Amino acid sequence: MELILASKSPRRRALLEQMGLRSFKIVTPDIDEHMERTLSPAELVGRISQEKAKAVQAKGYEDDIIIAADTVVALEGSVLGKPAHEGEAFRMLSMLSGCRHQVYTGLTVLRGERCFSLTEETNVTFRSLSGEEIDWYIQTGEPMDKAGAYGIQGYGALFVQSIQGDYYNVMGLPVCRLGEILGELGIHCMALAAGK
Ligand SMILES: Cc1cn([C@H]2C[C@H](O)[C@@H](COP(=O)(O)OP(=O)(O)OP(=O)(O)O)O2)c(=O)[nH]c1=O
Repeated sequence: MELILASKSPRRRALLEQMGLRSFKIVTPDIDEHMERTLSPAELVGRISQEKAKAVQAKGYEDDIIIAADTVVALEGSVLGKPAHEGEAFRMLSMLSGCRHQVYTGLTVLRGERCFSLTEETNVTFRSLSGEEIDWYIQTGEPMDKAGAYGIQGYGALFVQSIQGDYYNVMGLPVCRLGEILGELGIHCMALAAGK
C-alpha cells in the first residue's frame, strides 16, 4: 500500500512533508476542470477533488490511499480560479482589495471503495491595495499559478489583514482535516513524525 498525492502543486507536496509524511508518490491527474456553472464554489471544489482522486485511482492505484484537492477563491459568490494572464490577475486583485473573501478547498481521500470528501472554508480579508502595489505584485510573478492571483505564503501576506479558519486551507490543503482522515485510515502522522 502506497500513499499517492494526486496533485502537481509544490505547495501540497511541501505540506504533506510538513505533516510528517516522508514517503509518498506524486501522480498527476488529467481531468477537465471545467464544471457546470450551476454549482456553488464549495460544491465545485468538492466535485473537482473527487474527479482528480478517481482519475488517479483508475491508473492502477486501487489498493493505495489517494489524496486530491482543489482550491478556489470566491468573492460574493463568483469564483476566481487561476488567472489566465496578467490583466486577469490585475482584475482579480482589484476585486479582492479592501474586501473579505472565501477560500474553498475540496479534499478527497480514496482507499479502494472508501471515500472521504469534504470542503473547508477559510475567510480572508485584504487591506485596500493601490494600482501600483498590484502592478508590483504581478511583476514578482507570484500570482500566476494561484487561485485568486495571490499566495498567502509569499509576498501576498503583505495584503492579508486578517484570516479566519485554517491557514493551510488557503495554501491548498486543509492539513488538520486531512490528518483526521488519515488517522481513520490507520496513518497516524504524529507517530510517523516520532519515527514509529
Ligand atoms: C489563494 C492561494 C492559492 N494557492 C494555490 C494552491 C493551489 O496550488 C492553486 C490552486 O490551483 P488548484 O487547481 O487547486 O491546484 P494546482 O493546479 O496547483 O494542482 P493540481 O490541480 O495538480 O492539484 O493555488 C496558494 O498557493 N496560495 C494561496 O494563498
